[in-house]
Amino acid sequence: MRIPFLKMHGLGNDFVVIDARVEPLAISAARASALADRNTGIGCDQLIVLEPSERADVKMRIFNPDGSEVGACGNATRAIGLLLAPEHAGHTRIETGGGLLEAHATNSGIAVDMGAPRFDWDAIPLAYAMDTLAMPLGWETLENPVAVNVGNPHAVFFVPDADAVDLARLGPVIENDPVFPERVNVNVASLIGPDHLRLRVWERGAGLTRACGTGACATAIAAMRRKLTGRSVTVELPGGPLRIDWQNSGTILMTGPATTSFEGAFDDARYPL
Ligand SMILES: N[C@H](CCC[C@H](N)C(=O)O)C(=O)O
Repeated sequence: MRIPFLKMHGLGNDFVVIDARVEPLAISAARASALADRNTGIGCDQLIVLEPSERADVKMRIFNPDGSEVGACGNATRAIGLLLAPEHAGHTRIETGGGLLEAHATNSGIAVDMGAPRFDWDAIPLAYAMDTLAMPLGWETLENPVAVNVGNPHAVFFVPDADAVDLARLGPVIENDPVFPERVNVNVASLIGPDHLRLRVWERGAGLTRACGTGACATAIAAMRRKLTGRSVTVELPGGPLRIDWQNSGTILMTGPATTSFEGAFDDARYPL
């Protein structure tokens, strides 16, 4: 059977989006991984499957290229906010594994309320109790990260020059360290100006990406907790900038672009469950 999809991206973090709200799609880790494969599949950083929701306008399921299903994807949330804006007068409620999010189409991009960050060691989660504002651990030159959960787990390292870090080598070592029972997204960030951060991310289950929306949220919150910035920052990723506001309500507002690249279709027989 031919399955239609949309290719979308947020600052170069790209997605295959399948709208399965009418025609349900059987999905598995193997099928997700095969679809995301850039050599033998369609190719993307995350596979996004839309399903009906009892609690929101849509349920968004998120799969990494390694097949893992995860609770949050900031850039994809903006993409779905763009896609469904016409159906919901620009304001879409999205159910994810990490919580209920709200996306608004604005004249400066798509704004998503990503919910409130969590800091307790067992909410990250970590393998044992420790200070999450500066974990007492190091991996070569990367030391004492901030740990924060924004619907998914992040470790944020502040370094003098984020571009000088060998993240392709250190990222997977940290991602898979047993201190992170659900693994972790690895962020290396530098302060490059007042309320202006440079960020590169090794994503759990995906590797280096051109942008990571939850990574930008986690890094901004970490910088605010460390008193490096105010509560409204610009996070400069390789793919471009995101604006992050830690609102008085306690929730995080992420604002940035989302783009539809092209439409396509695939034969589901090519992607066994
Ligand atoms: N790799 C992440 C999911 C995608 C996050 C990223 N693409 C974003 O925009 O937030 C994880 O396993 O938690």
